[in-house]
Amino acid sequence: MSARRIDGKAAAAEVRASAGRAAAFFRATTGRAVGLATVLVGEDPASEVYIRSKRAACSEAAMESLHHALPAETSEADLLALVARLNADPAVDGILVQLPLPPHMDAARVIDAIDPDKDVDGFHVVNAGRLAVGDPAALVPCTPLGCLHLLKAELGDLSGKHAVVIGRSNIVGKPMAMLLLAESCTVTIAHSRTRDLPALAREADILVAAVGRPEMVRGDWVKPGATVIDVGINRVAGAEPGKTRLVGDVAYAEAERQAGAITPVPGGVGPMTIAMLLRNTVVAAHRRQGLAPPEGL
Ligand SMILES: NC(=O)C1=CN([C@@H]2O[C@H](COP(=O)(O)OP(=O)(O)OC[C@H]3O[C@@H](n4cnc5c(N)ncnc54)[C@H](OP(=O)(O)O)[C@@H]3O)[C@@H](O)[C@H]2O)C=CC1
Ligand SMILES: Nc1nc(=O)c2c([nH]1)NC[C@@H]1CN(c3ccc(C(=O)N[C@@H](CCC(=O)O)C(=O)O)cc3)C=[N+]21
Repeated sequence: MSARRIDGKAAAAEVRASAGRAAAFFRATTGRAVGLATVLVGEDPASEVYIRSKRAACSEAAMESLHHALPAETSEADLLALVARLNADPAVDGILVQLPLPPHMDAARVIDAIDPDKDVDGFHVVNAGRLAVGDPAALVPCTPLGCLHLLKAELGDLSGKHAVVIGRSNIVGKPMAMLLLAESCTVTIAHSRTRDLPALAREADILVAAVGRPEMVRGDWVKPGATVIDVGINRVAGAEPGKTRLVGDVAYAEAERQAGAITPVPGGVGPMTIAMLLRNTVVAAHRRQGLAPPEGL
């Protein structure tokens, strides 16, 4: 048996297109474009690649992206002052401060300075709280939101399924668990102290790996027929010297022999993250303007 390969690229293109239609509606209704402010501190090459993809997706969806590139030695006070200006700027609907920040900055303090209603990453404690209590005003972190979209497209109703989420970070594992709980899954959150993780993983109907360890999840961790979502983005040495390649947290070739469906890396969760950023930005724009986000967005 070989698993169905879940095409995150194709699903992301659909989400981007519907966000683009909603952005066009927004412009026609309000006379201004949806605006996303991106902030990058320093010159991390991976971060530059991500920011470039996010901005390209914005312009494809006819949204305005306003980029702020700050030198690595920028003080936290200067970054907080920029965030305050963006909070106050009516042309800015969404604010994304690319992580990681340089070590002399406190990421939590910076994120919590962002207006929660412009926090399109969904990282602010207010949005984490809204998600936890089921408040529809929550802006939900893009990566777990993208995973949920893929799961619903694949499985339909998720209620009663046992979901095992490996990883408990505030940006992926925890919000993923909250979303699955809200869909009435029975959720188990695993982490570095979990005992006998392979046996636990084998209990999962839905297995989400968000660990950051290349190919940690082996084929025999996967229950036959399970749906596997691989969030991991790990750059490892490639076959040729000096070349690198991208692998997930799941050993794909092994796992696809067991799974019912599985996301690849690249081409799985990554593209969905960017698509959901556009969706969150359009939703934030509509809410700030007192408009209902369009049906089916
Ligand atoms: N596709 C996308 O768009 C995105 C992908 N990512 C990728 O997802 C992965 C996870 O990211 P993130 O959540 O930020 O990572 P973190 O490093 O913040 O969290 C990793 C989690 O994995 C757990 N963990 C680490 N080692 C093990 C182990 N041996 N067994 C079980 N659990 C373990 C940690 O446990 P503990 O808490 O006990 O330390 C922690 O909870 C990374 O590969 C990252 O690159 C991230 C964001 C977006
Ligand atoms: N404030 C903030 N918000 C983020 O959402 C955020 C962040 N900081 N810091 C870094 C992580 C990582 N992240 C990814 C986005 C897209 C892909 C993606 O599109 N990946 C492609 C491949 C890209 C490649 O080839 O390198 C894929 O999986 O197919 C991956 C990872 C967002 N992050």
